[in-house]
Amino acid sequence: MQRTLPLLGRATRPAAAVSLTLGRPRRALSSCPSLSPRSVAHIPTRQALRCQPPFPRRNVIPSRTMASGCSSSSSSSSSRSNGGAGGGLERIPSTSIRVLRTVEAVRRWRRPHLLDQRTVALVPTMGALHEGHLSLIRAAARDNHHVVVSVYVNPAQFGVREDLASYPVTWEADCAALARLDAELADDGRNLGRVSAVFAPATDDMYPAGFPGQEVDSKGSFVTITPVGEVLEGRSRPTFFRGVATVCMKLFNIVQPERVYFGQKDVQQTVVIRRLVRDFMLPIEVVIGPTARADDGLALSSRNVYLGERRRPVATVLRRALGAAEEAYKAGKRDRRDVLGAAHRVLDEALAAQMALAPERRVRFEVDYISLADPDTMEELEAVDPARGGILSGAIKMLPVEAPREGEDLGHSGGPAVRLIDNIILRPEEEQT
Ligand SMILES: Nc1ncnc2c1ncn2[C@@H]1O[C@H](COP(=O)(O)OP(=O)(O)OP(=O)(O)O)[C@@H](O)[C@H]1O
Ligand SMILES: CC(C)(CO)[C@@H](O)C(=O)[O-]
Ligand code: BAL
Repeated sequence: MQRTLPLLGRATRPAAAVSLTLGRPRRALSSCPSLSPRSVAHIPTRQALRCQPPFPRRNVIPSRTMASGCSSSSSSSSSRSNGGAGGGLERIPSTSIRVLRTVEAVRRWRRPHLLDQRTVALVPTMGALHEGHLSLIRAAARDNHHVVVSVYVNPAQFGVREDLASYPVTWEADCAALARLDAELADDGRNLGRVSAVFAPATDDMYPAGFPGQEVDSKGSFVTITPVGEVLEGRSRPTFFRGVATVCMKLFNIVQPERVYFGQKDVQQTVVIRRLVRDFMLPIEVVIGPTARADDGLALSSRNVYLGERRRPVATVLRRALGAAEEAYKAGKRDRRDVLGAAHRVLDEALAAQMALAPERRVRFEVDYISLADPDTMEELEAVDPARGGILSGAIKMLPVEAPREGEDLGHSGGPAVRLIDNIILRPEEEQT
């Protein structure tokens, strides 16, 4: 695997704190030395990635995947005992992939690999697996003896008004996808390892003190990474990075991986995770994989299933807008106004074109932010220094369709408002040669 630094530059601001609080999370500030180049790696794109078919409604098992051999032995009541303290070993049927349900089960699985010096990689996910997740697992298998995929919809990172209740859960399809991928990995002699285990915990195990608070001032044991976790996504979703950093700290402590794999699609999350690893001295290498896209450029995302047939083609507008900003940069523009102006023009024109249509045909969206930020701090830039590069990112909210047509596919859960994110990294000049 080619290893380059996707995000260069020095951290300039105080960063992280763990807060074990009985009140608001405390923010202890610590100094912030520059990142070690060895702490981050980047996966080159290896293949064209195709869009996956939409996933079904929550907890509905598609007949296509039921037929593929994923048995219901993985339903939680029967398998908690299997993967837990005693009992037999639960596996994804027809594979050697262990299904681990408890912290204790992971610890037992992990212990011999510490002794035999086999490397373990972790790919954290919230399930509803798509080709973006699979590309991270492929990269992990290439360089590690064992790959653990975690599948856990973490309540702590959802705000109280967000979509925890409707988030797509497709366990059977996920098992089938992992089984297919594992067979593919077994046939490819270039891999060091395969998918060894899926960690699918219950919230009782992940949060022993009880269901985690979702309010900004909730009490509890949280990891906060500030100020980087407070801007952009953190501004729109004030408890999001607290939840992500907290669950990732738990997952890292449970699995004790040598390497962890995250996708560039969630670019601010990668910056937060790098800070977490650096500031808490975790002996872990963070590897970032490129964003997997559908043929029309839309970043694959589990939440795309909410879009439905009318909004899906329009959703590419964010990618096109960021692409226009990148073109402006490549054409020599450096100032924020010139670079981001190109993106705003695309968004404005696309919205105007939609608003000219009849309500039963049009799609409305709101721009949450379009950002040009420093690669290390995610703070807004007035101009890009080509020696450091920058991150173009954005978030848009696709509003529910107006005047649904008879029989129209509105998307998962009736097609609520969907927040989409995307980004493009403007790499430092030295990396482009
Ligand atoms: N298109 C993608 N390309 C590469 N990695 C991705 C892509 N989508 C998600 N990932 C990565 O997969 C990991 C798990 O992400 P997650 O399970 O939240 O999926 P998601 O598609 O990002 O879901 P959501 O729609 O909730 O944002 C994260 O590291 C994320 O960045
Ligand atoms: C990293 C993660 C699995 C933590 O829940 C989640 O934020 C995600 O899927 O990107
Ligand atoms: N992929 C990030 C998870 C989230 O948006 O909740």
